[in-house]
Amino acid sequence: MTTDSQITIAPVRKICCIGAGYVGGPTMAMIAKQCPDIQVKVVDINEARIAQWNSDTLPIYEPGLHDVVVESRGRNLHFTAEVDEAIAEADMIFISVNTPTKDFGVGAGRAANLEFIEKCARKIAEVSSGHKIVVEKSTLPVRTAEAVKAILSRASSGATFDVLSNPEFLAEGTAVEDLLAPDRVLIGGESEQAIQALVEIYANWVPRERLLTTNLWSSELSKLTANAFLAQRVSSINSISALCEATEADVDEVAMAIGTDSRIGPKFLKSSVGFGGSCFQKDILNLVYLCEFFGLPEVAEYWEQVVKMNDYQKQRFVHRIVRTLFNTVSDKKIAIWGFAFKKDTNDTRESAAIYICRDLLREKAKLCIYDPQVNPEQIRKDLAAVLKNGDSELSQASAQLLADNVEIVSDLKTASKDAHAIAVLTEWDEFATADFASIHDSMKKPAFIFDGRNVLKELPLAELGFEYHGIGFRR
Ligand SMILES: NC(=O)c1ccc[n+]([C@@H]2O[C@H](COP(=O)([O-])OP(=O)(O)OC[C@H]3O[C@@H](n4cnc5c(N)ncnc54)[C@H](O)[C@@H]3O)[C@@H](O)[C@H]2O)c1
Ligand SMILES: O=c1ccn([C@@H]2O[C@H](COP(=O)(O)OP(=O)(O)O[C@H]3O[C@H](CO)[C@@H](O)[C@H](O)[C@H]3O)[C@@H](O)[C@H]2O)c(=O)[nH]1
Repeated sequence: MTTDSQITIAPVRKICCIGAGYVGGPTMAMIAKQCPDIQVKVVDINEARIAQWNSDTLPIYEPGLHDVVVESRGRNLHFTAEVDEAIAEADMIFISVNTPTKDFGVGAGRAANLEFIEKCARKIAEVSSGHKIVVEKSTLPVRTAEAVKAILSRASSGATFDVLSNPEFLAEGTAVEDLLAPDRVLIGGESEQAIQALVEIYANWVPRERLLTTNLWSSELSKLTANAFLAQRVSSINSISALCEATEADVDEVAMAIGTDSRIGPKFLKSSVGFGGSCFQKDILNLVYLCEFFGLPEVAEYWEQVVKMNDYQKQRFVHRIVRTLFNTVSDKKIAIWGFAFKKDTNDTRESAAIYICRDLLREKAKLCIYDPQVNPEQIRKDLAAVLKNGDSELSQASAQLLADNVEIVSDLKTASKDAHAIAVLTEWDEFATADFASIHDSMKKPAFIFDGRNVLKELPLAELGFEYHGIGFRR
């Protein structure tokens, strides 16, 4: 590793980002847009994904992203599978690869799988020369930089490195807005020069007071902590939603009432069918694992409760559907409105919909699924994976269930025709403006709606004949 006195770091001219995913693609497109003098190459071992980034149909759906990519692509933004070359010529290398929960061996089900991070560090060590700044963009357990530094410091070419932590806080569905005007950008490091090199890049569009610098470990740990606090708010309000249903309080009113307290604040208090997404559960479980690793079982247990409450919220929703539909959904058609983990994304990772559909299928319901952005193949893949339940193969019975009881359609009307109930699992805007009169006419009676997002709450659905159930209130 370097110290400030050993090397003078020149302004960054060439960036390489390893990992062209939900984070690598949008963050690099924003840097390229805001810094036309810097050449940015985004690389990935997944050639199909790179081809999509170079096409008109980007691999991820994110409002506003297409324009940002097209503005710089071919000018100073390039997507390529030539990984070694892009690393070798860069002054600064972002590592933005996936860090999923480990599903094997020590720490299975909790620890982060750092295999891809380590492979990146080894690749960088192998092909680099001169001096490079390596930036951890992926979300990592605190002290990962120690391992990254250890690998880099043994580069046989004699190359030298500074390692920074620069976690990403964008949320899917609002990635472009979040990148354009972040609440803060966090940079952790040891070398002041290296930190300043990255500060100067962000300073092209982010006000200086929002560029926070810390030590490496605080930066790594702040990312896990931010997600744990955000998810904790959702689990907290969801726990209160159960109490609201038992007491005739209304969770949205409670959220509004507590959210006006400036110490609590109004955001992330929307009760729902449960949080999903690739980050919250993974990062909390990782925090739980770290606490256990560092001998802090009480702290581990405290955070694990956030995930348990989220599981409970999903189960509660299914139980309510089954109970309300006269204790059986067997052979009944249920229209599933929305499969993505939130609106304005095509991402289904850890979506509550996956688990709710699984549990309804286990009750032998017939599901007809509609989502405006999620690819039908992805839905089938997710359901097959969850029905495997950890086994390597899908059992014949599960394969049959999937074939016989799951239909995926391209509009709300078809999804709802002849259905006994509608379950709203994603808060897509278009759902609130559906033609409920004709949807009601086409459904079996009584026609039920279970609104897992409370997005239809204000509509006069009872007047149309629906029996409407939301989260955290009773009518
Ligand atoms: N998705 C989000 O909204 C979000 C937000 C903030 C932080 N994060 C964190 O950012 C990281 C990346 O998340 P993501 O959602 O972009 O993941 P992703 O799965 O969408 O993308 C990761 C990409 O890295 C590629 N990759 C893996 N190993 C590679 C290697 N050795 N060389 C080249 N490419 C390789 C994969 O092929 C994949 O395309 C994770 O640590 C995640 O926790 C994600
Ligand atoms: O009041 C709320 C807010 C969110 N959610 C749900 O929580 C999940 C996560 O939502 P959100 O946080 O908006 O999206 P993500 O893209 O998962 O973003 C989170 O995870 C990212 C990855 O680490 C971080 O970068 C972001 O800061 C953090 O918000 C989704 O299922 C939402 O529907 C609720 O149920 N109620």
